[in-house]
Amino acid sequence: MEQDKKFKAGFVALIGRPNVGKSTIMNNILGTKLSIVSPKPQTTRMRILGVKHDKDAQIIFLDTPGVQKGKDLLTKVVMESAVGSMEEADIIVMIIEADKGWTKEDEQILENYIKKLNKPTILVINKIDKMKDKRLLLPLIEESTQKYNFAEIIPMSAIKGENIDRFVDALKKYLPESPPLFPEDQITDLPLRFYIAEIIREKIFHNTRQELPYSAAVEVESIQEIEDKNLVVINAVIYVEKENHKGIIIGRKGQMLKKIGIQAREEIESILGKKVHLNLWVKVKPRWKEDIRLLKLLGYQYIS
Ligand SMILES: Nc1nc2c(ncn2[C@@H]2O[C@H](COP(=O)(O)OP(=O)(O)OP(=O)(O)O)[C@@H](O)[C@H]2O)c(=O)[nH]1
Repeated sequence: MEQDKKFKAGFVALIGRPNVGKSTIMNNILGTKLSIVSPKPQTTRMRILGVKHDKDAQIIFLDTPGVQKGKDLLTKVVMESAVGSMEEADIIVMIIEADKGWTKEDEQILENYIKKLNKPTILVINKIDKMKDKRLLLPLIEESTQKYNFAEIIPMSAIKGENIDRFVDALKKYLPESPPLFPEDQITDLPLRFYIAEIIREKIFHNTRQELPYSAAVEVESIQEIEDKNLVVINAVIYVEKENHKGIIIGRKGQMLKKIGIQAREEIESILGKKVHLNLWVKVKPRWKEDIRLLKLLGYQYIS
């Protein structure tokens, strides 16, 4: 009995193809919106750390980006951070989609990363709500047991919250015994500047869906608190690669930028609990993804 009471704490890396639901799972567990959830793939560009505090355990999530192809510097940095997260982790969680089954890319992730790491790995079969024929789930689980010696296989619907508790229990089972590693009030180690930039970037994605794929970056230049007015003034720059992208973000008579600004401001206000003035500028910076200095400024910290 004594053993059951020992506190556990450690790191968990989520890995999977883009769009399998990593952010949704993490947000569901943490109950706080930390990384971007969007219907487009590859929106989680950087490692985002979230901490789940429980009575008996502290689970620290390393939200690795989807495994992606691409030759530019940004993609390289993203991949390095994904691998870095996995090496730091005590437990690896691989996620696949129930309705798609094992894809070629999933197989590659298993072969190229998971098998090499040789750490306790939990397989999550997410989006079971999307399965038309539920009878296919058992064969899929069976197929998965043949592929690798997964510590556990957990079918899940992150969007409906199904089996999330079972998943958390499984994580606790494989975490090492350790005192808490983070103070209790800490949910993320992301600096506020970075968090605000993520909110703005999410609003850009949601509003420009078709026209603008992944070519916008946001840098928060300053956050100034005006104490006596209970106000925070934030200045941020949106970088795009092409002149016509700038036009899309600004929109007719500035309507699009206004909409993005209002949505972002409202969300930032609800997080800070203060009134916010958000000033947004759009700048064209061709090939920003290749610019090391700018990438560093934007918080991509794994650049050497
Ligand atoms: N039907 C269904 N949709 C889901 C489920 N989990 C996630 N989704 C949706 O799948 C899409 C991708 O989810 P994300 O959580 O952003 O996926 P991700 O793996 O973090 O994606 P990247 O950031 O691109 O790596 C979103 O539209 C989610 O709403 C689920 O259990 N069921």
